[in-house]
Amino acid sequence: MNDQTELKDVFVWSSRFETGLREVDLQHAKLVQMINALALIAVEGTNQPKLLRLLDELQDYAGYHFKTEEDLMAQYALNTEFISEHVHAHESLTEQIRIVRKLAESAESNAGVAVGRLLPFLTKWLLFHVLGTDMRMAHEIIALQRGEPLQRAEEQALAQQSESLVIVLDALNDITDNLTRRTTQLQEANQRLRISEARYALAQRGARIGNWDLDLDSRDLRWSAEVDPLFGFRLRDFSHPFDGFMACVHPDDRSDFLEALETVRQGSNNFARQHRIVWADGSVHWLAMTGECLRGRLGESDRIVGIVRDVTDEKLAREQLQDTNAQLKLSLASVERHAADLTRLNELNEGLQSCLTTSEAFEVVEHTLSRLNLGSGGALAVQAIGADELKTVVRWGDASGMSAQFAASACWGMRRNQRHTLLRLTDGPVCKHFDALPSNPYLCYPLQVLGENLGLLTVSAPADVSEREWGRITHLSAMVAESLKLALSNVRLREALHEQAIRDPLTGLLNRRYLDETLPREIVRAQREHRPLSLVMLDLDHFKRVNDTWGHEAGDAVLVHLANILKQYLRSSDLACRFGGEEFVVVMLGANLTEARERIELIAKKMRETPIPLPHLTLPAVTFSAGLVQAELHGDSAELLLRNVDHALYAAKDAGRDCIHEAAVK
Ligand SMILES: Nc1nc2c(ncn2[C@@H]2O[C@H](COP(=O)(O)OP(=O)(O)OP(=O)(O)O)[C@@H](O)[C@H]2O)c(=O)[nH]1
Repeated sequence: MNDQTELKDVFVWSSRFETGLREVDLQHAKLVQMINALALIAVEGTNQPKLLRLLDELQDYAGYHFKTEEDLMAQYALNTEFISEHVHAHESLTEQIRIVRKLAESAESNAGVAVGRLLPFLTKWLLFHVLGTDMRMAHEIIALQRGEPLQRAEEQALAQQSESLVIVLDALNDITDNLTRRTTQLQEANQRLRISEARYALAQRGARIGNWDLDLDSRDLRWSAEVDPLFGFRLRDFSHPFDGFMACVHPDDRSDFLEALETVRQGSNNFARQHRIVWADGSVHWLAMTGECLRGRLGESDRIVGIVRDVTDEKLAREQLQDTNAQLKLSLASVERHAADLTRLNELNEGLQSCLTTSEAFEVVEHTLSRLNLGSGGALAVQAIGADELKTVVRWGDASGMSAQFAASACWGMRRNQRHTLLRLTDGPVCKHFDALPSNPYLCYPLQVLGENLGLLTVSAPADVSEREWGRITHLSAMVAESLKLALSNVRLREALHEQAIRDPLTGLLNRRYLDETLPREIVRAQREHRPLSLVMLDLDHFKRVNDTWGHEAGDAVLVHLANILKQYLRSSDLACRFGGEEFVVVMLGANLTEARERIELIAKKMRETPIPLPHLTLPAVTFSAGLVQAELHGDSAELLLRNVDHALYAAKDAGRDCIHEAAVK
């Protein structure tokens, strides 16, 4: 059951109120409806337009209702004194309605006073005029209608007056009961409302929330008491709350706030803004104001009704979260970069481990370091065993300033055998292995293993490199340098072992094992490329006599002497091997028999004409005999060619030595 229904029950129309004159009774019922409507306005709170409409209706009602009654009284020619009193009563109500209407329209604030004045008047009217005077009038008219004479009709009406009094008293009782019940309900409702409001206020204070209500036309701004702690002072005390509030808004946020209000004025339904306010003590706090626009009707202005909330802590927490996120992102990026660096470093290590020669290692270094994001550029220089100078063998990025060749002493790092880093060029002495004085930060890592200089790693960085990035470059360069040291010394060792395995230690020429491995491959290649390949076998003449006459060491010196002449007179593509004892085999790639003979004759001539100097004596020149074959002409396998060239050599020996004999073509 809602409040409105309860109020209608205050003045309940009863059939006992009926006079018996149908038209009059219908109009009285209408009056009860209007009194109930007035009571509703009194309880709901003053609504001036609604009240004025009701008063107009009441005025209108008085006009036609009083006319109905006065016409009836005249029609049945009732006592003139009674008619006169009745009409006077009607006039007093009409006057009362007029006065109250004037009061109600004078000011909105007077509407409540007007209702307070009219409602008791109408209640009394209902009880004493409608149920008293009108009832007597009706009884008299009905008696006249039955044909009673006027005197008798008046007496009967008066006799029934006591009955009307009972009805009035009953109605009064009903009204009192209804009002008491209604009052109790209202008190209970008020109590509940107070508790609920107290809880709401408590909840708002706890949640640091308040209400606001802004009239968009007049800028009349109202706050709930709970907003005070949010602003640091009582906003409601400002004589102009809106101006006072705007003065608290942080100067940088004011135009934004006003713009948002304007958007709502233009038609947007929702308002949501976060802005700063400055407390009286100068501290800055964040508020979130949200609201909904209530569009005014019947001349009322638009309003925003909403909630204001202190979000300073949330804002701070969010900012801290954003900071943490940003730091996390940075750390993550640095970790990812570090992981990428390690992957490349791993690639470098794996690549270097599988290199057989230094030139292969240089290729791997160039390929990997250019992708390692190691500074803006750099270079690797190596120092060959026994060499005084370093040669730059790999460059990446911007390494144009690095000298192609320089002495180890040009580098301060190599001199001290420790890393030399210059973040600022004024931090220490600048190395001299640059073609032009460097202008950017750089660092040098000497590559030294067991006291042996292998080379130098140099890395440059952009001029504006950060200390953090410089730290990363230095750290990464140290790891790269360690890898390079290990790889270079391994490759060198492997190359040395390989050399030992394929070279004759006395003469430095290739050995027979190498020839056995290489010759079949070269024969096949020569066949595929349709190029000639000649094979010469040389054997020193009467070498036993040299040994026997001057000793074994002298014999060795003769062997070295021949090897040196071979190295000197043969092309770098030719393979000179010590085949065994005092026998040598030369493979001439791309040479036919004629070319091979010419070359061997030159060597034979040189041998024939050159005595051999020893520390204490000079040996007379020694000659050799040689056999000569060409692949395909004298065989297409290494085995056959070697057999045929051996025969040719023996033929040369048989022919008297110091000569070259070609094998016969079969
Ligand atoms: N000093 C020295 N002598 C060697 C070496 N290898 C083999 N000889 C000697 O070379 C000599 C080869 O002698 P022979 O095969 O008889 O032939 P030759 O004396 O050169 O006579 P012809 O070949 O017939 O001209 C032997 O005395 C071997 O000891 C070596 O590495 N150093």
